[in-house]
Amino acid sequence: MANIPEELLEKAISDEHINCIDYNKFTDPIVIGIGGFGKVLKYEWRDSGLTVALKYLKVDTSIDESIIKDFINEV
Ligand SMILES: Nc1ncnc2c1ncn2[C@@H]1O[C@H](COP(=O)(O)OP(=O)(O)OP(=O)(O)O)[C@@H](O)[C@H]1O
Repeated sequence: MANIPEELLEKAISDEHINCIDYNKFTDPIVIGIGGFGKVLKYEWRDSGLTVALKYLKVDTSIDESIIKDFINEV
């Protein structure tokens, strides 16, 4: 069966709408908020010297396709 959420995210990455960065580049997580899609954490981005906010999107096969599209549009 097709995994629509995964396909939508992979297409956004291959279209270069979303930048894909290895998760292990981010260290020292601290929860800073909760948004419409889930938790938001502050991280240190190793090698870049930047402090960033990462938004989590809980993806499973039951998630509504429109939620994935909204998330992709927001980022
Ligand atoms: N770049 C950021 N720097 C600091 N805090 C942030 C940042 N982004 C989000 N937050 C924190 O995380 C919370 C949730 O952020 P988020 O943007 O996900 O939520 P929202 O705009 O309220 O809802 P939605 O996800 O529906 O757009 C914010 O209220 C804020 O406290």
